[in-house]
Amino acid sequence: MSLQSIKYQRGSLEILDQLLLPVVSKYLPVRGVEDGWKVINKMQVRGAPAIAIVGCLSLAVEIYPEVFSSKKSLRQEIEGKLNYLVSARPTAVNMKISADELITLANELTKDDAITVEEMKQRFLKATEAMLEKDIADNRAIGANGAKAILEHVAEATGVATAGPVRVLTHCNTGSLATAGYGTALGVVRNLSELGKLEHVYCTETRPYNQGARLTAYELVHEKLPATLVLDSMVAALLRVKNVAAVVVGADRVAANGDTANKIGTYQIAVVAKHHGVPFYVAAPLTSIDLQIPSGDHIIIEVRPDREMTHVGEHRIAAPGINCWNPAFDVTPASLITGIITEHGVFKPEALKVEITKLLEL
Ligand SMILES: CSC[C@H]1O[C@H](OP(=O)(O)O)[C@H](O)[C@@H]1O
Repeated sequence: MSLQSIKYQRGSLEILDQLLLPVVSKYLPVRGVEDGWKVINKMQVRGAPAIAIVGCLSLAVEIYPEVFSSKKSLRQEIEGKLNYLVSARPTAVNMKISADELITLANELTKDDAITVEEMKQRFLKATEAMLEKDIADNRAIGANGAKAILEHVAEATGVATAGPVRVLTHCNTGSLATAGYGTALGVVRNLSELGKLEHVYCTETRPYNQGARLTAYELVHEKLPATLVLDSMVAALLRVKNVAAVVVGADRVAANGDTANKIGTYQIAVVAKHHGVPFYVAAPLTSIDLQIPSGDHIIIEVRPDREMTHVGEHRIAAPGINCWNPAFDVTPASLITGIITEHGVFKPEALKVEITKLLEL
């Protein structure tokens, strides 16, 4: 069993093929940008942060052995290949944000006459490699901030000084298999467990790719956390009878007003949580927050192949000829979100733009 979605050393990149989990644990080599685009588009690696990291590292392993005649040619290679990688999957913003940051770095280094072309390449390699450790650090901070916010919310709601162990629900996979490690929403679950405050975690199956049944359950069993798998259709019944204290999910793109695109099914969980008075949290690093778009109406929702719905592997489970609608994500309006958990703190959706802008200006 391995929970390491990405294996990297300078000149070499491998990803855990998540289409084969949980039955087979197999690493695939990613030799360059074409491989990177394919493993992201096929969802052999998935998860907003992991997509950005694998995309950028696929360029790092491609250019590592290359000798560039000029900084201009290196900059053109970086810009063209990163923008190509952004096209692999349209909804998560992380790849776009990382690409823009690295292109800005390449432009700055190109203009700096004190930097040679080889030094520019080394600086680029170091910047992509730094994404791995930063993601894990961000996730640990998200985990701590989120666990604290949930426990404080529960304590206030129940009129006690300190909340006891809680039950939480999560959707899709937001753990080590969606990131460089530890996870975002699942990082909150891990931190609650580390605090001795996790009574139980419920994870949804998350049809049709089954990130919950195949990946989140895999992580939770691997770490022996008290967990139960539920069907996507069970969430209303679960919140009615199982005393779930909070819902915490990930994000692929959070708009400036707090509207959040996340795995299909998230929106209806948020509606059900509202009905039952259960707080609904989104866990997202700053690399998933897109202040360039005002609301969720501007988020492109990826529609994936019908076969992901009609088959499980090679086995057909839907009638031949039936039409399908397979959006990979939906948008949860900010009005249904209690708080957005980031590595810098937990923000009300209505305060997000101001708070994140202040952080980015620091
Ligand atoms: C760390 S959040 C990951 C985010 O990405 C997942 O989508 P996919 O499996 O299609 O990449 C899901 O929306 C998660 O919340």
